Amino acid sequence: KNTKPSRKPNPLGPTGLPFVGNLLQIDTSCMHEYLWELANKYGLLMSMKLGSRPLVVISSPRLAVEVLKNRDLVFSGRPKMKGQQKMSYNGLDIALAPYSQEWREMRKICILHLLSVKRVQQFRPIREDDVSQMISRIVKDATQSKVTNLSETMISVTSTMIGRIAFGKRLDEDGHEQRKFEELVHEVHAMFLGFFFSDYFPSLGWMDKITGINHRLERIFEKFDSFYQELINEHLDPDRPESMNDDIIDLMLQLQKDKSTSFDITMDHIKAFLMNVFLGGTDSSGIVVTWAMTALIKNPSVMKRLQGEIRQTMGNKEILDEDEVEKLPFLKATVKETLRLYPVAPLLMPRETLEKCKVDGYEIQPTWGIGRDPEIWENADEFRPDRFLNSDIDTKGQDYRYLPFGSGRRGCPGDYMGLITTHLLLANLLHSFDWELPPGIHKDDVETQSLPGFAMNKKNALKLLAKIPG
Ligand code: HEM
Repeated sequence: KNTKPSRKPNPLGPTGLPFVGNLLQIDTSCMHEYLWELANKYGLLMSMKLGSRPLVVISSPRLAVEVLKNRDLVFSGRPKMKGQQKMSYNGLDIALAPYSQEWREMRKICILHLLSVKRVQQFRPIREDDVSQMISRIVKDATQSKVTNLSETMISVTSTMIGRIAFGKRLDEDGHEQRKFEELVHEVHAMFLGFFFSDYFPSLGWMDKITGINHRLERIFEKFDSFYQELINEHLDPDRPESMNDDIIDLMLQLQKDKSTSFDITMDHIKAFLMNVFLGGTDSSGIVVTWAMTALIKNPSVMKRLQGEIRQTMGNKEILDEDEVEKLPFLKATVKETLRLYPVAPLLMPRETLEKCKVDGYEIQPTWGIGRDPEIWENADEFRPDRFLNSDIDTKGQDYRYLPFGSGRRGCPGDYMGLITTHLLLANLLHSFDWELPPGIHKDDVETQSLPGFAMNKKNALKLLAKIPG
């Protein structure tokens, strides 16, 4: 919002063109790497302009402390983008909502009732059951010496879990629903990334009609809306068995009925929050596990050490449960190291200033650069989980060198659920199988490029051979 820094000159940044600013230069195929390269050239505080939107990118822990701790409140807004606004029912959700009393209450409900430690533990049997089914499917691949597509397996297992946790239904029963759900999530991402003139050139908003993107947005929104509505109707059906009354839709409907919040929870609030759960839940732990397996196959000695820890502690058990998994220090260090090198949301989520503020007067987003800065991390580009053993750096967002879940008022409320799911999946994959590259492929051929988007998905699917240990 602070377009006119009054005293200080703009921080350095790439020179833009009149009117469009840096918009045409930006490489959206891998935004975080692009910004990190620029930051190395222009400085850890760098300014840019996207059309009429000024933007400041920070890549240093010192400035992250300023923004996410000292001035957390001022930086608690989210920029309004057209696709995101529409899909979040004009910000009735948590992730994309503007900072407001209503957002505070929604977030409180989420932390106290929907994603609390107690609630996440209540869903534990679902996670353990789905992991066990995933292992059985990979056993089939292994016995037929068939390559396992781990990227797809992860999307499938996490969306099945989220389906059961959010709306009490196993989506994979006929494969069709599962695909429909994945397609919907994919379409929402496309809308979040889509280019709307109104986002960068408000006076040219009419162009969005001509390009057809407005129409596409409406169509996808309606598809999603009726998907949610169908699910909600099923939950309102008086003949629904009571044994099924404990998923997130049930909880939201109960809160709506109780009227214990200062505002009325509407169906739109419920639908908007479901969108956050789908996106947060399907596109997080699965991505971390895929990156962890990528890093491990490229670092066989680390994989061996981790398997050693898991197998030694767990013996011959078929499936490891969550209590057991949480006792494995090297596993946890491996997940932390994965999140350092391959953070799920390398740019966190953009923040918008709520008022003119004094931190140099700019909007700021922290970048993944912090996690790869050689001044902060020894051998920064190497995958070395050891660095997190006997270290007090945790994932809670209080150490500004390491922010995989963001920090402060808008930090991730799903961190506990995300981590517990990641640990469970990774430990079981490594406990049950030895992993090899398909014939003819060398570990250096496994690339680490990512797809464009909020979430850092691996670009090319990770395909490995699972072997049942003798
Ligand atoms: C490994 C798993 C996960 C990672 C790495 C992750 C990461 C993040 C990050 C970096 C942010 C932005 C924080 C900021 O702006 O400071 C965020 C926000 C958020 N995440 Fe997660 N997340 C994960 C899992 C989940 C899960 C499982 C859910 C829900 C089911 C979830 C729901 C949310 C929501 C609602 C927000 C927005 C918070 C707000 O704006 O107040 N996340 N997450």
